[in-house]
This record gives sequence, structure tokens and C-alpha cells, in this order.
Amino acid sequence: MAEQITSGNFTFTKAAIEGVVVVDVKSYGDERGYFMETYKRENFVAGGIDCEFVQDNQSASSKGVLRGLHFQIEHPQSKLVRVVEGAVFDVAVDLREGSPTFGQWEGVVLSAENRRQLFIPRGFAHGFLVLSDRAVFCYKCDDVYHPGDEGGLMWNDPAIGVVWPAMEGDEAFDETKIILSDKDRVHPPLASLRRA
Ligand SMILES: Cc1cn([C@H]2C[C@H](O)[C@@H](COP(=O)(O)OP(=O)(O)O[C@H]3O[C@@H](C)C(=O)[C@@H](O)[C@H]3O)O2)c(=O)[nH]c1=O
Repeated sequence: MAEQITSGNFTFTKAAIEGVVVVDVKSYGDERGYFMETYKRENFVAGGIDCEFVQDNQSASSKGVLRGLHFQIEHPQSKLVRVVEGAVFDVAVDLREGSPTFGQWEGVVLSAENRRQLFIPRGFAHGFLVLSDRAVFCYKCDDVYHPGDEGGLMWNDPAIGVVWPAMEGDEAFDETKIILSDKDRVHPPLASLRRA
């Protein structure tokens, strides 16, 4: 049984890779709809996530878009990620020097329906695949964007072996449907990254 901490409306479940945390949130439904907290510092600190978030981001993507796997080299960012429309498969790869789980990955479905969040510490590469027709992805970061400091990792590096799931409407994962930015098409494999 994975270790869990509940604080306020939040339940924090430790993932297999140390430092990665799945966050589930209690929401309050009534005839109007629902209300939920999405972040409350005191509860996150109690759950082991003590970050000063300094930037919030949002992106929208269509089905098959894969953004990743990204990290900042000199200015690493912890990220607290969630989805407010649609569904994605969200992936974190451990690139922390000396980590016993270096090169291992964690993957979680985040959707508007499950309202789940994933906390990814500094030192990880991060990316996601959009499983639904469209997905809107929101995240908090504990360092700001530094253009030019961006590092990337090949999304389908066999040495990492992320098992990407089927997109909605498909029986199995279909690599021919993946949509990448020019930047994301040319990221190097794990073997060529310095362990920094
Ligand atoms: C990430 C970022 C991008 N931008 C600009 C740069 C560029 O012109 C445009 C699109 O940037 P990108 O192609 O890098 O966007 P994207 O591929 O969505 O990059 C993001 O991917 C996910 C997986 C992450 O984990 C993020 O940290 C970030 O790397 O937005 C900012 O102004 N601020 C930012 O914080």
C-alpha cells in the first residue's frame, strides 16, 4: 500500500519514485456544480511539498500532441500539474544525479474528470500525451522560464521505455498519430545526457 497523507481537502500519495506525489482533491458538488481547492500551501507542506511556486502556465493541445520530455538545465523547476479539460498521460523521468531510480519513469492519467494532480520535483524531465480530442493543461512551477536553458529528452527512447497508452477511440498506442513540435522531434536519448 502506497504511503498516503491527508491534509485538508488533499490526499498525497507517494509514487514509486521518491519525491513524485499524486495529489487527489475532495470536491464539493451541489446543484450549481462543484467547488474545489486546487492548491493550499499549508496542506501541501503537510503533504511533503514545500515549494514556492512563482509561475503558472496553461496550454491547450489536440489529440495526439505530445509535449516533452522537457526540463531546465541550470534552473530546474518543480511542477504541479493538472488537467481542466480532456485527458492526458503525464510522464516524469528521474534525471537526478545519483538517484537510485535515475532513468526510471512514472506515468499517470490526469483528466478533467479525475481532477488528479501530479507533483514532479526538480531534476525530472516532464511531458504528456493528449488522449482526448482536446486537453487543457495547467501547472505551477517553482522557478521561472529561462529561454535558452531548456533541455529535452527523446520521448520514445527505448532506454527509458515509457509505455504510452492508447488514445481515446484507439485499441492500442499508435505512434503514427503523435504530433510533436520541431524542437521535440530532435531531443537526444538518455545515454547522451550528462548526469546533471
Ligand atoms: C515553457 C514556456 C514557454 N514559453 C513560450 C516559448 C515558446 O515561444 C512558446 C511555446 O513553448 P514550448 O514549445 O516550450 O511549450 P511546451 O512544449 O508546452 O513546453 C512545456 O512542456 C511541458 C511538458 C513542460 O513540462 C513545461 O515545462 C514546458 O517545457 O511559449 C514562455 O513564454 N514561457 C514558458 O514558461
